[in-house]
Amino acid sequence: MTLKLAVPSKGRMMEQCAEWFAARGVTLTRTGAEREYSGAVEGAEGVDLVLLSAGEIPRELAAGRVHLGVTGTDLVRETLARWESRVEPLAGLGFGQADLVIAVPDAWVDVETLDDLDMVAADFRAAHGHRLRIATKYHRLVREFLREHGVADYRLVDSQGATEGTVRNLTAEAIADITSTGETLRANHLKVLADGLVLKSEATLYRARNAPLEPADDRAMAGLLDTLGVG
Ligand SMILES: Nc1ncnc2c1ncn2[C@@H]1O[C@H](COP(=O)(O)OP(=O)(O)OP(=O)(O)O)[C@@H](O)[C@H]1O
Ligand SMILES: O=P(O)(O)OC[C@H]1O[C@H](OP(=O)(O)OP(=O)(O)O)[C@H](O)[C@@H]1O
Repeated sequence: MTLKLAVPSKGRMMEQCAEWFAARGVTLTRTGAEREYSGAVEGAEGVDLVLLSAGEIPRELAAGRVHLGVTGTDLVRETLARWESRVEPLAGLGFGQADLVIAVPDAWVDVETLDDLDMVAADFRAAHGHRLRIATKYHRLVREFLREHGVADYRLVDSQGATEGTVRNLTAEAIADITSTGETLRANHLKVLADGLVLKSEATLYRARNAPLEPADDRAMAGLLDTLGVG
């Protein structure tokens, strides 16, 4: 199998990723029609480009179907149990920086910390007969974080997009989502808990730990990492 490099095929990460490689003398180009997800690598020998959704890259790395991949730290840690045994972070790329946070309505003036949230959650259950709902797509990370911080009386509801809208739409009481400028939270009258930072995320170049390579591809890997100045 040729050395395969996976990069995001669309969205905010795609362009910045191409710029990061270009600044190091490696050109990533989409080949074929604009909507066709195939690509080429110039400036490094023996490397195939694979264009994938940022969310799918962790799984492809873990399965050994690609050898290198660029995606967010958040997506790797959410998607892969024991991620350290499956992928190795080689370099933070300095873009795609965002914080995964727990946020509650601005109107909850007495709720500033996780302890406050825990208390409100217990009262909420007593008053409403069901658990306080936290909307998120980051189930693994949020569960782990709340367990470590002793918050137990809640239920996660799945939200794959527009998560900040779930509180206004009355499908959740709180949320856990990515924020960067904070504008989306503010626009939806939500505030981050003082100790509600779950994870700081950044676009990162990962190497698959369990993707076998022929000697020639091993050389291609060494050449590419050398050109990029990482590894
Ligand atoms: N506002 C933001 N600023 C910077 N990075 C962000 C922001 N929102 C999300 N990200 C990061 O972008 C990466 C991809 O996010 P997401 O899973 O939402 O994919 P997407 O950009 O919608 O593309 P796709 O639908 O192809 O997966 C994640 O690692 C996430 O942390
Ligand atoms: O703090 P801000 O700068 O406002 O950015 C945060 C927003 O960016 C992401 O959403 P995205 O644009 O990817 O849309 P999504 O709701 O489909 O995830 C994230 O889910 C937040 O909603």
